Amino acid sequence: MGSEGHLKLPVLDFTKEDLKPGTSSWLFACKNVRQALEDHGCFVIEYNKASDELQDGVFGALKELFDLPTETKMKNKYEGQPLKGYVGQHPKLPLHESLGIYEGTTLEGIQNFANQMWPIGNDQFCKYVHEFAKVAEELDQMVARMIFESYGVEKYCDSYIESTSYLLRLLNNRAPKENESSLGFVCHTDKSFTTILHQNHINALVVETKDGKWIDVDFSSPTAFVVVAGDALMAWSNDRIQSPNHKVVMSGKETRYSMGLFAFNRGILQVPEELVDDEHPLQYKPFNHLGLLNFTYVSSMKDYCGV
Ligand SMILES: O=C(O)CCC(=O)C(=O)O
Ligand SMILES: [Fe+2]
Repeated sequence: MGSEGHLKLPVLDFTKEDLKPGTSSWLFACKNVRQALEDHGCFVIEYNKASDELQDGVFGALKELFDLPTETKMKNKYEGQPLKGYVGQHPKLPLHESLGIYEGTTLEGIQNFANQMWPIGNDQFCKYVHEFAKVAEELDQMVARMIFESYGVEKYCDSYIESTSYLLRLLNNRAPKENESSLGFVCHTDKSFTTILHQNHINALVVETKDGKWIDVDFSSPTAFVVVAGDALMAWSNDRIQSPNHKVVMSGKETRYSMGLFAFNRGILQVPEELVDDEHPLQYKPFNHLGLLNFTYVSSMKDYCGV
């Protein structure tokens, strides 16, 4: 199942200073975001708000975290909640380890996590991870505004953003040893509304296009972020946008660190009435977004809340 080397995801440039609602570059970006999501469910954004110092700091913090003993990392649990904590030591996925931070864009959420990992916390870790998560959150909210605006439903955007919580996942995929499978993380779709990904310089993400071809995603530049449409955005958009299958396939000799910021709505999401017409009959009933995380026995959104 090799990828098609010549295919590339769209790359949108968000480095312009004047990217503010109402400007012509904003309107242009809205159009491009919608097009990229409808075509691929996924795209790359160039965004230069994370300084070199922040990049070094946050990837240094990730190394320090993953260097902790396994039993310490296993303390990362959210008892009674559908959110995933530590994932690792899986015989079928020996390259992969990840941890989750609930309310991962708030200093409090990050400090609670750090206090579980280090006996006296870790101010440096919290500083860098918080600063980075804020950059990713700002980017996610900008993308959400553009999505709502591009469908003419911006009036729903503020309440969507107000009731959004973020789950931050910190991921580590080591290089495969000889005779070991190169699969870092299995093929899946995200259950979020949107996911923002960032990585160190090691590419490994592969995304499936609507026609079944696999694209290697190059986001090795320090200013590159990836936006992935989740199942909730697919339902909200009444199937105009598909959440793409994706997986992590490792090569080379170096460890890959990546971060995923997953946007979850704390309330009920529903298809805006503006997105329902004769050509697009309603596909989904209103659904509890966080409830989707408990819904692991069947994987399809149609089974969860299809009309
Ligand atoms: O590490 C990556 O680039 C992707 C991770 C991912 O797909 C996920 O955590 O859902
Ligand atoms: Fe994913």
